[in-house]
Amino acid sequence: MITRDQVLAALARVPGPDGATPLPETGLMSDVAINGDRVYVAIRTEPARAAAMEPLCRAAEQAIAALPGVAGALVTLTAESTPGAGGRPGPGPGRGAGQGPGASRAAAGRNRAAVPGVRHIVAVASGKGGVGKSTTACNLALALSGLGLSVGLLDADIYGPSAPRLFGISEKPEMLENRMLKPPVRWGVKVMSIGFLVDPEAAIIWRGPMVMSALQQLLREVVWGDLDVLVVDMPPGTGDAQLTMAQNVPLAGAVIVSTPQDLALIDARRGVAMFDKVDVPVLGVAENMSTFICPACGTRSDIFGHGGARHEAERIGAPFLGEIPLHMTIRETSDAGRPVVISEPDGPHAAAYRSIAEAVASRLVAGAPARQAPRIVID
Ligand SMILES: Nc1ncnc2c1ncn2[C@@H]1O[C@H](COP(=O)(O)OP(=O)(O)OP(=O)(O)O)[C@@H](O)[C@H]1O
Repeated sequence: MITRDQVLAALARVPGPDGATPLPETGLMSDVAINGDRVYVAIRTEPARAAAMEPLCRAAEQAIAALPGVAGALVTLTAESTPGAGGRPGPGPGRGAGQGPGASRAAAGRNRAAVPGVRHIVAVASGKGGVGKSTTACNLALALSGLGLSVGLLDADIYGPSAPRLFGISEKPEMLENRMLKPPVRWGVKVMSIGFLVDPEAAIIWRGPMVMSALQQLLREVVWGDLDVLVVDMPPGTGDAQLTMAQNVPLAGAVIVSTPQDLALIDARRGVAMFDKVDVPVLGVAENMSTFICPACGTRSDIFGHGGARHEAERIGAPFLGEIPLHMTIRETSDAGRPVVISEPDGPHAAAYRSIAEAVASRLVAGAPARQAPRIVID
């Protein structure tokens, strides 16, 4: 098994940007992430020096790759913006509720560019955990694919990746010779998950740059090919990690998933506000676990209330995309790795997801152009 100390010892033979100080002593390195036989490291740099730092990254990769037992080494750059570097101002610490130092991190110039071949990137987000965001993202991706679009799903939920389970994928993605990852394809959808690459327990302690580095890799070092839509399953919540992602991924729009309870709706409102703040259009709000139809007697009950998300969407001026009932079939099919859109394509639940997919697709075509992520400068 590869150890962190082995990796650090190998990297100690790589001089830092000054040509002398060993890389681990420069203070520029993230911690070392090891997943089985793969090693990931991020190095911080100023955007202007990104190109000059590339040889250092390659040298670091070669040093790690030479260790016995290492099958793949990825060393990427993350960058912090320098005050007064130009560009349009973005949200920073102190400008909004609940934003900490991570919000002041901006990615290198290359990170903000559109992803070649990918027409629209759509975030599926929720103000809080457990509302069914991942289930919705997965069924939405499959329903979009069912509409004839070429679709990818990127599971960026670092704190609880679920695409491997939802799509029933256990194999790791193949790493090609050019260091690009080949995403597994299920039911026509290309799937990449942070869960394929890292242990979620390790990811929880990652600092902001590490998270962004991993996300940029998943966006840019994966052979997505030509996609009409890449659905990104975001981590739940509206904290630093989410804000940084919303800032640094060239999103065409966001779908907010909420349950109808008051508390969830308050959080959903925060989600809408977060995307507004970084100028990402909210394509709409979807209400999950909307009503419960008793499988035995057919009686309908509104366990969490009903229509709250529709009402809230109207109140905050966001489109309402539709509702998905609370139903055992949705949970069971998800747990079994055969989402309901695939396992019961003619049923009412698949129809609910399809209707949301149609609303999303029409909003993408109608008005949300593929967008470059904003340039963030913190003053
Ligand atoms: N409409 C639904 N009917 C029944 N069960 C559902 C429905 N939507 C989601 N679930 C179930 O609720 C649980 C949480 O769903 P999911 O993992 O999609 O939520 P999440 O918001 O992504 O959670 P997290 O914040 O932990 O990432 C899962 O067991 C899922 O199968």
